[in-house]
Amino acid sequence: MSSIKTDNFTPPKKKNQSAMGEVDPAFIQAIEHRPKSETIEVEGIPLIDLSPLNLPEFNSDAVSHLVTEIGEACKNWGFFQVINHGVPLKASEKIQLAAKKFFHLPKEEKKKVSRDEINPYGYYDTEHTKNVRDWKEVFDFTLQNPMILPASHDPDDKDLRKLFNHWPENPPELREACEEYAAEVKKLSFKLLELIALSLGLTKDRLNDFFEDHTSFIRLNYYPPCPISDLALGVGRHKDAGALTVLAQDDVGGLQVKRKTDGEWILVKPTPNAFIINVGDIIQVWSNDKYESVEHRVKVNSEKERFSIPLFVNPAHYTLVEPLEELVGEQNPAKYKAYNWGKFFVTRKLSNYKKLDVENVQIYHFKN
Ligand SMILES: O=C(O)CCC(=O)C(=O)O
Ligand SMILES: [Fe+2]
Repeated sequence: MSSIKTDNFTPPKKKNQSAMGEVDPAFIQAIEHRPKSETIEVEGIPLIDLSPLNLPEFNSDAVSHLVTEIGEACKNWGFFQVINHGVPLKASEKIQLAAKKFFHLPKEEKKKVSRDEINPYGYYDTEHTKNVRDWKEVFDFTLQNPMILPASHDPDDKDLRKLFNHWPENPPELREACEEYAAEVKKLSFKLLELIALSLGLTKDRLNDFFEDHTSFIRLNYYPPCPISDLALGVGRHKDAGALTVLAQDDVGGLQVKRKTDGEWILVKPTPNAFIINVGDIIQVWSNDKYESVEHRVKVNSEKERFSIPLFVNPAHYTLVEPLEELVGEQNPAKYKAYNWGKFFVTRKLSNYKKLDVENVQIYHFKN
């Protein structure tokens, strides 16, 4: 299959090919971005035990060891997994079950809660990453409901818009499962932001103010079995634009991280009940490139469906993202100009939905 070129690819016409029907050539990755059939499986991504946070008495040695581990992982990998994180297993199981029920519904039913150009929250099956369609379906919901975002990507338009979640009628338990899970995983994300702040030599609460009116959202990802799993990706290579991502994955596996030392794609082996954490572009800018946001992608499976649930932890829309003043100086001048998170986010969201008249915004556009 790997000899098929992008430009002359003819979709195979086997019956019952996939839940997505006929294979659209829009799914085909350029040769250099196709997944290899074998991926390197190493115990690479650090596994960090958060239990020192749950001790009845504060143990400063244990916590400083944890802070060092987190700092090393952010610097060397941009990714790590956490266990003993405090998110109840019940909350994770409940949302996973409800998500599965939702995605197994007929398309017409799911489309009742479709996202649109104005409100990017709800169901969606045609997201493109770098102009290639992802082999996935998603359902997005915000933690703050309503969420306040700029009304448009136009820098001169100062209007704001209130966005509400689109909850489906089916399965009826989805909303509660999502809200309960969101409350738990949010607590974990704030603990992680504090540990990351400490690891950068900042005060524990240094980042908290940015998140008072946060624009975080949770995505339910569904990757159906894929008949062209050597040609397509569940999510094409990308970096997460927000501050931090807290991801739950099932036991199928497929997430690959680009190793910083040699650029190889490394599979993040599923660890039961662990969360995968990665630094996003905003932490890269805040830390003035000390912690880099790392590229990752999702390989799909020809037989098995896969589910994952990322929480994208994002600051308030009015946040001006720039290197933190404590982390710049004469020896280490700011590598980025300030940018407005709300405008950045809205531009990205819209460009995932339709082709825009502006280039897809990236943090390197703000490099000094
Ligand atoms: O499904 C996954 O493992 C990761 C998904 C992802 O990277 C994303 O949605 O940004
Ligand atoms: Fe991602």
